Amino acid sequence: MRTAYSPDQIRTAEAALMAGLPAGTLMQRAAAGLAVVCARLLTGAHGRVYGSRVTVLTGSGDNGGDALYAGARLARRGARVVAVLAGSRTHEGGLAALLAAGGRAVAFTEEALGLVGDADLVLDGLVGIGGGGALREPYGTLASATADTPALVVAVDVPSGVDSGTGLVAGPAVKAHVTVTFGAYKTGLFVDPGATHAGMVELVDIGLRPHLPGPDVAAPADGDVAALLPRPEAESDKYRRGVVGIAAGSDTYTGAAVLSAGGAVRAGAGMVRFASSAEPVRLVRARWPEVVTTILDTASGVSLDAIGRVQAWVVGPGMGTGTEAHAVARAVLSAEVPVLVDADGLTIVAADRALLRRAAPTLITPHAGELSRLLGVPRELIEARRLEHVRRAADELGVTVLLKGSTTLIAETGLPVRAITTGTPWLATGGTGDVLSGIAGAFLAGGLSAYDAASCAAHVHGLAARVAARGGGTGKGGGAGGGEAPIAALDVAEALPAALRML
Ligand SMILES: NC(=O)C1=CN([C@@H]2O[C@H](COP(=O)(O)OP(=O)(O)OC[C@H]3O[C@@H](n4cnc5c(N)ncnc54)[C@H](OP(=O)(O)O)[C@@H]3O)[C@@H](O)[C@H]2O)[C@@H](O)CC1
Ligand SMILES: [K+]
Repeated sequence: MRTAYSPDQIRTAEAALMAGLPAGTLMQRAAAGLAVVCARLLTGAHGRVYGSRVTVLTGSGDNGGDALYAGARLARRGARVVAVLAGSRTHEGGLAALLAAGGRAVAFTEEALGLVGDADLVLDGLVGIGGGGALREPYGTLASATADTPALVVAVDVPSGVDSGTGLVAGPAVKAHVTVTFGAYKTGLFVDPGATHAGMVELVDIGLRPHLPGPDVAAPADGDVAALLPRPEAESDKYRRGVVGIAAGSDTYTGAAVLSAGGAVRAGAGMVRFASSAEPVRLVRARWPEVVTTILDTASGVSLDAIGRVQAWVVGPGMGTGTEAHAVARAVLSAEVPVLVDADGLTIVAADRALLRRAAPTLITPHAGELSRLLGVPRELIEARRLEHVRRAADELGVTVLLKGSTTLIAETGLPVRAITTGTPWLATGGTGDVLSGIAGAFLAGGLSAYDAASCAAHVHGLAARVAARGGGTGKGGGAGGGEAPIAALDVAEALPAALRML
């Protein structure tokens, strides 16, 4: 599990580590690791470090110090290094080291701005974990210039303009190809929009690990998900593997039902029971003959008794929001098993929050718009401050929350937020959320906690989307889409077995 920490947690751990070390040791460790990564990138892009042009954007704090010392190391290997001094002051030791190594330093001017465009590599040492709020000038102008340069952009610790504690971007911000972060990942590197600005993140060990507390955010890797996933054993039968019930679809919206059922079937549910009105039932049977279906008679009140036992329920996709749908949601949420609420189910509980007050675990899977209705907060605010709002929803509603997005976040009170980064932009297409609900439902029925079921489902869903976008192969090679092509939601369900085999 990759783990990330808030700036306060990092500072506390750094203070404990520094107490036993000579002054400046950590900065030297950081700069050495940073220079190694830059040298590797320059060698990869141009065949050598010697003669390459490096521009160091230098702020007033220790972030600038790291960048200057790394610049000095590159200058000693023959790189032509120029520091643009943008802060009200400059790290003295770092500047002296750069000059002693043959590097140059210039004050910020329009002309100096040209150095961003003329470099092979730009090192962003404007602000690190000491930054706060939108970048002031001239940092903002320099950060914006990194978007237009043909150079490799390497952010030092965090991309300047990204809030290291939240991933929030409140103004201009550096868009890095690579971020080299020190001691531990920072929360803002895992959460969008910060995660997107960070590019590839490389961690340099400076000895912080023994001093770190429990993480703020965690990002599971394939191996973590593989270890969590329920696997059938020799004596497993369909009931022990978990029966998931799905209440989805309506005569108006039938596709969501087929997609949710498909997600559950392909994610390995022991059995899928599906309950809805006649038309979705007919279509689910036609597409997934292994699903056991029940036509719900809502005229005389909804009862789930005829459906048979399930270990978890999924309720909501495509079911509408009328009185009958409300009655179905109420019946499902009164069952004493874990329930996943998605899509129309979320609209229903937003209007009747009391439905979420129950003893068994509840997992909700909103996108920003649906969470906006649940919390009464504008959608744009949720998108800008995703971490804050996913936590708030978990606390306020007392449920496990999976907030969909380019990085999906999963929150449960008292646990680190999980960040899932396996997705692809092609996943942003209609119906993929319905598939996700079925996958998570299958994992809930298989015995995972809501927190683990959500994490594993989002991870596997992202992997399956990648497999589907690459036509089932590894997708090596170029093309405008980087080897990936558009996908339909059913492709994601069909790619689940291949994705599960990759774990
Ligand atoms: N501690 C350690 O052991 C280690 C720390 N390490 C490194 O130190 C970094 C933290 O260094 P730090 O604390 O000096 O803060 P830092 O990020 O350089 O920025 C502070 C200055 O930025 C400015 N500023 C702030 N907001 C701004 C804005 N919106 N717009 C414009 N300017 C703004 C403000 O300056 P002022 O306004 O005073 O000019 C403030 O004083 C950390 O990220 C890592 O790289 C490594 O060497 C490993 C060991
Ligand atoms: K930086």
